[in-house]
Amino acid sequence: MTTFSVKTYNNINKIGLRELGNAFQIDGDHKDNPDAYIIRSENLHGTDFPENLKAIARAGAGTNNIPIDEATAKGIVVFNTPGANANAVKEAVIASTLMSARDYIAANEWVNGLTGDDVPKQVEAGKKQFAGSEITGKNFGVIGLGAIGGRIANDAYRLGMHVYGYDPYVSIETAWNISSHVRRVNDIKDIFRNCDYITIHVPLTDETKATFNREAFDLMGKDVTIINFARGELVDNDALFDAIETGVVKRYITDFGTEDLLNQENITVLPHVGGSTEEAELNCAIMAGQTIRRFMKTGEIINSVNFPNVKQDLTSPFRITLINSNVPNIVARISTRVSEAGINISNIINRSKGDHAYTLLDLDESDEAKVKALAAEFDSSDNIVKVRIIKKS
Ligand SMILES: NC(=O)c1ccc[n+]([C@@H]2O[C@H](COP(=O)([O-])OP(=O)(O)OC[C@H]3O[C@@H](n4cnc5c(N)ncnc54)[C@H](O)[C@@H]3O)[C@@H](O)[C@H]2O)c1
Ligand SMILES: O=C(O)CC[C@@H](O)C(=O)O
Repeated sequence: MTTFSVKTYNNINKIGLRELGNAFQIDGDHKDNPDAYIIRSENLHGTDFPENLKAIARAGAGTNNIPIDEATAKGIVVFNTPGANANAVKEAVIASTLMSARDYIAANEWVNGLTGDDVPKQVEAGKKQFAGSEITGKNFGVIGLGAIGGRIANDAYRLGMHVYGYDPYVSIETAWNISSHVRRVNDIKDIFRNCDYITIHVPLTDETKATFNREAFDLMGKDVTIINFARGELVDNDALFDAIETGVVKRYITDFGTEDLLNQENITVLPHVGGSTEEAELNCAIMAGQTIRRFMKTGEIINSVNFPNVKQDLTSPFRITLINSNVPNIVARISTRVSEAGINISNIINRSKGDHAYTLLDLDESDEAKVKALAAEFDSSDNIVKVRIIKKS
């Protein structure tokens, strides 16, 4: 029994996709006009949304590859999978911190270049160039204390570092999980002024773009390591090159390569693999699959970035879901229409986020034709962007 269709992009873990269950056809006949997308880093900017598309699940955290405003205006609900790959990125950042302190990549390259019977002797003679430093006791700054940054701050403290955290928007839930030993600062400049290592874990937005700019580097001391597993555009590369030149930045480690960053002595570029572990890819696919299944089968929204969370058990024969503009009296107008259609409402929930709102309208009505007629009326109404009928299974 196939009821819904999903198109996937970027190798979504197949085991995770089983969460969709057998009501979903994956990449099948309807893949050019599916109900939902499950994607990773596919860039959807500049692409057209198919007519039938109702949901996009980003198997991962960052949604800057999705034109959110356009999706919202079309009533397409965009989800992500909060925290599902956070441990993978945390481990990548801890490894990067240690690699910057000890420069093992260069050390390994140097040893591999040695030849002759006296390699052990050459090693002992030349190893002093790779004497590193220890991270214990150093100042470590974390910008963005969400799923990834919060975990990193805690572990850096456990490794003996003095940890500073900056996040003016941290959620209460996340804040509860952050060690009281992490020193929260209210001004990002305190991170730039005080830290030997700075890692950033914020979404890419107009506000966060080029967080590392000339002013930021001017506040730093010497030999600072910058770690960026969030998004490339958070760093102004020209300002970074000058900061490397003047000894302010000792090393820049990033997961986001652009041509100007490649093959530079003080820069380590990785191929966007911070979240690429077996475990994280499975976690993300499972969460994305569960989210899409729930939304398509019940209309409930959990973990959306453009619509509010809305949960309500479906106990009536039919539910109509409405995506509507967030205008005054909309609930009253919806209720009036339902009563004019001679139908009783068994439950109604309406939640708004910004300019849009989402309504679950549960109907005490078993006559499908009547429900369809009501839905068609909503569909042709001003201020209603998307209408779906869900039949209780
Ligand atoms: N390299 C990878 O493979 C990889 C994997 C996962 C996530 N990421 C990137 O990392 C980002 C963070 O992921 P997450 O799972 O921690 O997300 P998250 O939503 O849990 O945390 C983001 C945190 O940033 C904070 N924040 C927002 N604006 C800020 C600002 N101006 N200054 C300081 N803090 C601010 C938020 O309050 C939140 O606590 C993602 O948006 C994504 O771009 C990359
Ligand atoms: O899906 C990926 O490959 C990377 C994911 C990462 O950038 C994220 O934002 O979660």
